[in-house]
Amino acid sequence: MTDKVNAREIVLDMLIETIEGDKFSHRVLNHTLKRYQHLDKQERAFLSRIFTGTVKRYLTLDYIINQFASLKVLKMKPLIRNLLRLSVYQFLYMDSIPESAICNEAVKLAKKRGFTKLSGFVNGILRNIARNKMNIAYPDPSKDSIAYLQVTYSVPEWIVEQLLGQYGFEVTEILLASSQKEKETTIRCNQSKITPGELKDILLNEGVTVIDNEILDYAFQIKDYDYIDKLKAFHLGYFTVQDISSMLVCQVAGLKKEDYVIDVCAAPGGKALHAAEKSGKVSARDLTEYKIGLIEQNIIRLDLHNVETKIWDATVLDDANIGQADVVIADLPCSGLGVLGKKPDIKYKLTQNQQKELIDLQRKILSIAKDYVKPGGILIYSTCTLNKEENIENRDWFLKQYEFEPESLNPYLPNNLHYETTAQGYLQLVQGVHPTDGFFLSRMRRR
Ligand SMILES: C[S@@+](CC[C@H](N)C(=O)[O-])C[C@H]1O[C@@H](n2cnc3c(N)ncnc32)[C@H](O)[C@@H]1O
Repeated sequence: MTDKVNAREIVLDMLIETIEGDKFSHRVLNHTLKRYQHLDKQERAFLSRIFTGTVKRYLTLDYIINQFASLKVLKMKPLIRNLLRLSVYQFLYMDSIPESAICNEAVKLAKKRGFTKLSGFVNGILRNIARNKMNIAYPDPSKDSIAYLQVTYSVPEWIVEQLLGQYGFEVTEILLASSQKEKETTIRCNQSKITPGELKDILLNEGVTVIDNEILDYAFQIKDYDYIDKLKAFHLGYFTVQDISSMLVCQVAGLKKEDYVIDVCAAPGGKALHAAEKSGKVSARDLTEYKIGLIEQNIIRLDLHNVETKIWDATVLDDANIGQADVVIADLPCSGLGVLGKKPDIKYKLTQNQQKELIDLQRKILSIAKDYVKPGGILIYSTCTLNKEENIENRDWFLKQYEFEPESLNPYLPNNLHYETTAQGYLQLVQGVHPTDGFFLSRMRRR
């Protein structure tokens, strides 16, 4: 299958760019899939699977390779260690490929890339792992739960410790396991153009498998398509790719047709453009021209005429808008632990210091964003993380500082999402526990 273009070689270069470099894996993957559009669907699926799987699990793979290699993974040449990673990934997680083929391909690639002398080293380690893959020793959860979770789910120690401290062992294991699984794509129907029923029919006609969503009737899970940009319904602006958790922001905002909405951190525009479907006018802001460009691309595709964009730093007060908004959306930069499945780089690149800085930034932005809310208006604070300091603790801090009160989310949520906390104005979604990404949302009304 991979003789014409060597998919493994492409993956090898992608891994070096991502794991050894500073590129984000979803960007590298998108770029590669665009570049190799001419490859057939199966080949591109093969390439995507090895790449994303290896990135998601590379700490686990390193742990295994270290058991069988005379040299520690981090001491190896970057090309060699990434070649080993992607090969061991195939041994352990892709049953359909014969082990001998994986070893032979790796040896050929090592030679092709100028490491003929190390091809024997690569071959030796891989054949050793292939022979012993049923006898790999993993940490025992009853003896060392941190090491067990770290190695099994390829997560740095400090993140495991934080999650264990905040959620306990059982939930932490569920959410980490869920982050490793492949997920179907969730889409939101652009109801300003088409009804959910019509969208479903169009997608079915395009050969896509469409599954109704159990939480929102204007959302679907889709699969069996090749490439989202190739779908006609996408080009026509009939839908947006968005997780259910993100859709819930505009859901709990309870938007009305005459509302003026300000989204202070809006790019690429998922929530702002959802708000535009449900309200009168939206001001969508973000920090840079590039980010505003992303929102504008989406405005054009979705053909929405009630959104204005503005390059604006949310930590700076915009005097022109004080007390004007019926609803302010503050979907703020965060540590992203709720989307580890989609953006696995977060777990490797995020530091504890960055996370602390984010808490300060969130407080700073909230204390500015509140000034745009009309008396009696609504502030929605949300993040896509699990860290309670960034979520409920920030909300509680905000309510202590300012003249806002929490409001129940229950009138806006389906019964299967009603909890004690939703009555108190917030919801912490946890991937694996809920059929969504991990996400925090809260609703507050200005007195
Ligand atoms: C979680 S994302 C927003 C996602 C967006 N709400 C959506 O639904 O598509 C956070 C955004 O905050 C922006 N951001 C970070 N710092 C900012 C600042 N000081 N002022 C304005 N935007 C900022 C980032 O550029 C990023 O686009």
